[in-house]
Amino acid sequence: MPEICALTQATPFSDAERDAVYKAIHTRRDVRDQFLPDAIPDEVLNKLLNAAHHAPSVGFMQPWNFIILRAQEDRDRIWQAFSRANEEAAEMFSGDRQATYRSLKLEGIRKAPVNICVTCDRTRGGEVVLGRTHNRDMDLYSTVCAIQNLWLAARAEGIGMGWVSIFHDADLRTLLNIPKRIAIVGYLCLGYVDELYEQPELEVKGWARRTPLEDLIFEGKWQGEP
Ligand SMILES: Cc1cc2c(cc1C)N(C[C@H](O)[C@H](O)[C@H](O)COP(=O)(O)O)c1[nH]c(=O)[nH]c(=O)c1N2
Repeated sequence: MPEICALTQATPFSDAERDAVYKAIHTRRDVRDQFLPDAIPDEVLNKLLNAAHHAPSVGFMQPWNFIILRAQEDRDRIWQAFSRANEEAAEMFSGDRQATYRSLKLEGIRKAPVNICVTCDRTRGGEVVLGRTHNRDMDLYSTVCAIQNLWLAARAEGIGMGWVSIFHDADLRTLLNIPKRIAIVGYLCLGYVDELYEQPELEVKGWARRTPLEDLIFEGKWQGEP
């Protein structure tokens, strides 16, 4: 095997670089409605996909694919599938909660000029993948890491992203011709934005609140509800 490795200095980031990383993390938002119609240039989209492709993955499996949808009619068809599922979801809440749910905009499928379906090939790398032998879902978690990379890189480029999961899996599978061995992990809407909520929109609209971090940290063992 050729020797390609050389360790490099793990110098801490400069203050400005470090601030930029935390800025991306803390100002990233799930975007549903603020998309501008401007096209995302191919080289920028490629940078985002390359950021996703540099995510960690179990056994370096790189199980992801990215299905890009740009045509309005394709996105319209996906929106129909969302709309059916969203109506079912609304029915699962009652009273005021249902009214609030119905008032929320939960996708930007038609407004965002680019949609990306991120999939995970559960057979990539063969039967035995390092690190996945006892935990079969590690390939899915790896794909989620890729999505988060994409989300943060998008923020840095001034591109908003929204994750839409209100679908029947079978509907997306049929519309996008996705075979059974491929898992659908995320359906993403992307487009330039010039405004973002300062806090999660679901918090601003009274649906949910951020849990205090200290309530989520345990020392040494599980200390929550048994
Ligand atoms: C796996 C997954 C799936 C979804 C989401 C996120 C994730 C991680 N989110 C976005 C979610 O509501 C949002 O991240 C939280 O409300 C926190 O807000 P910010 O992302 O910080 O803006 C989301 N939002 C939405 O409007 N419709 C959706 O179907 C989904 N689905």
